Amino acid sequence: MTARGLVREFAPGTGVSGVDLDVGTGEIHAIVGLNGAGKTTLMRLLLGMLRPSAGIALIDGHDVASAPATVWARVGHLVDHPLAYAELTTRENVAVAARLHGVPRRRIDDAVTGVIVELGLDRYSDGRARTLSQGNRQRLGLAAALVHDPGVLVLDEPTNGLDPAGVVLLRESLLRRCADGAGVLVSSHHLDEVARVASRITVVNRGRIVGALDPHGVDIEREFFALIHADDEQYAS
Ligand SMILES: Nc1ncnc2c1ncn2[C@@H]1O[C@H](COP(=O)(O)OP(=O)(O)OP(=O)(O)O)[C@@H](O)[C@H]1O
Repeated sequence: MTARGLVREFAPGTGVSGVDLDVGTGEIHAIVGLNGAGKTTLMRLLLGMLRPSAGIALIDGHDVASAPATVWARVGHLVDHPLAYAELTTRENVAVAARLHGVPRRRIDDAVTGVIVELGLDRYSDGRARTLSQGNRQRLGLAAALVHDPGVLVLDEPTNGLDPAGVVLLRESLLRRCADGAGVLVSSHHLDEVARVASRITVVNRGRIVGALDPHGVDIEREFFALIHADDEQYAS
């Protein structure tokens, strides 16, 4: 997954203002930034949910504006609120996601069971989605994003609402999928959690990339704020 010169501004300093980014196979690339920095907008552009006013987003070398269905079948994403059919069960919701992503009919049952166990939803698999707690709804959204074993994953603040057990399950899942060759783009506000999983951490401020953090750095929070403050000062002057 690649971004070159992506621009989509809503007002000066808001949105995305010229971003180059790569997510390679087998890597977890995290983007971090303050509220309103442009992370979600960037992910929407990368997924073709939003049109750039300049630049290009590519998945497997295809412009996302015209990528064929075979490319989208390899993509899993959770951006914004997890969507679920309220009256369907957890299991039925994940099965719908599997079907929409082109999982062959004979493999759907196993794929659904696998990802439900992977995200610790087994106790809730026959309950209707509308009865799930916020955190379990998030787990369901993640299960729907993962059920087809995507080679490219885009997850916007995936730990939102998750309890510590859910955070660990997600971390293990992402690391395992990454080891199997998936490329993952993830945004987060939790610098410590990001440092545990990411191979690369990119800092975004006012819609632009302002630096990178070393996941093994000793004081990642201090480094983060140093980058943000330096950029803010430059902007003010
Ligand atoms: N559709 C829109 N219309 C106008 N402004 C928008 C729109 N979408 C995003 N913005 C603005 O663009 C900026 C970036 O928003 P975005 O949601 O990408 O930030 P974010 O980094 O994901 O923030 P958070 O951490 O709070 O989720 C914000 O100032 C936001 O208000």
